[in-house]
Amino acid sequence: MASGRLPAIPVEASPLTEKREVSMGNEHHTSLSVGFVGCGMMASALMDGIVREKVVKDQASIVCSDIFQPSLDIAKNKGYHVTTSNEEVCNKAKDVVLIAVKPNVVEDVCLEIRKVKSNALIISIAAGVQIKALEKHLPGRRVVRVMPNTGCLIAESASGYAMGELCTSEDKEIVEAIFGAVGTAQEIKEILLNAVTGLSGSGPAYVYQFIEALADGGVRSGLPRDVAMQLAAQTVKGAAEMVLQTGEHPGSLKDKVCSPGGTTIAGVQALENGGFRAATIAAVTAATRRSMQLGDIPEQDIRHLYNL
Ligand SMILES: NC(=O)C1=CN([C@@H]2O[C@H](COP(=O)(O)OP(=O)(O)OC[C@H]3O[C@@H](n4cnc5c(N)ncnc54)[C@H](OP(=O)(O)O)[C@@H]3O)[C@@H](O)[C@H]2O)C=CC1
Ligand SMILES: O=C(O)[C@@H]1CCC=N1
Repeated sequence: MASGRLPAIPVEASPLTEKREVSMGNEHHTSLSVGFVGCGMMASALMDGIVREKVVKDQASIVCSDIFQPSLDIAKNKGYHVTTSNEEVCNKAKDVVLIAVKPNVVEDVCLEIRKVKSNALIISIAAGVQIKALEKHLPGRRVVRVMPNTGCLIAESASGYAMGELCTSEDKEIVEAIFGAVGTAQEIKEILLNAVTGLSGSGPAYVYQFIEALADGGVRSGLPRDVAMQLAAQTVKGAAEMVLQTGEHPGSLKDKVCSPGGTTIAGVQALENGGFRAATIAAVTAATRRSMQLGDIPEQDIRHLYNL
């Protein structure tokens, strides 16, 4: 990149994009046949999410594969079709095959499933793995790269996606139907999906750490653990809703909590002394860089993007 700076976020990628109300009366989408290669943490959250949100008719519309039998047993008990064969997933899933294995396994999976003649859209949620790599290993196939988060289980995910070269407008509708139903979904330049990964893909973990630390602070100050945990989680939920619903800058919302000479500003000062904001920025940056490394972006290019 000539400027040596990260590209600006495209206008269509407003961070305040509302969760889309996807019309599930749409016959096409309610009858989607979807397959998952890899049935771990993220796949099971997505599968349960799209069934709950009626993106597919029912569990029987989903087939999934894994090499880890306990994951398949859990999926089978929920009513999903399960198999140990990734090829079978591609034979059965007529509309979408979602690759949900770890990034270092994606290439092997692609080489396996490319043997199957199919017209299904391929969606990869693997961190870092670039569209050009997917297209190279799956020649002639329509591929999409998406970065969701575990919030899809409760229809509160935040996803970014980038469409591959051969995708059609109908493919985009399918991506929006799936990921828009389980949260927000916005198209974004592919290079920025690494930043999406560092922020919202990995972000739930940072927020859980913060909630745990808030609760620890409450316990240190005498609250019972269960009370402290409920107060901490509800406080984070309420503050997030305030940002989303008012559109007000978080700094301004923070100012409204701080009475002059009061309790909050004393706490804010303690957080500043602990490097809270710098540590949070560093967390997102570290995870973004890691996503780039997983996608084989050369270290010198990463350093260039960060102007280092
Ligand atoms: N967890 C998250 O919050 C998010 C994850 N992602 C992405 O989703 C992908 C999956 O992550 P996650 O669900 O956490 O990982 P998991 O390890 O929970 O799930 C991956 C599953 O795939 C199995 N697997 C390994 N090799 C194969 C294979 N050849 N064929 C079929 N299945 C195989 C794994 O088995 P085994 O464990 O035995 O190897 C495992 O059960 C990753 O690429 C990650 O970057 C994206 C957004 C958020
Ligand atoms: O930790 C990871 O690599 C994955 C990608 C985003 C969230 N979890």
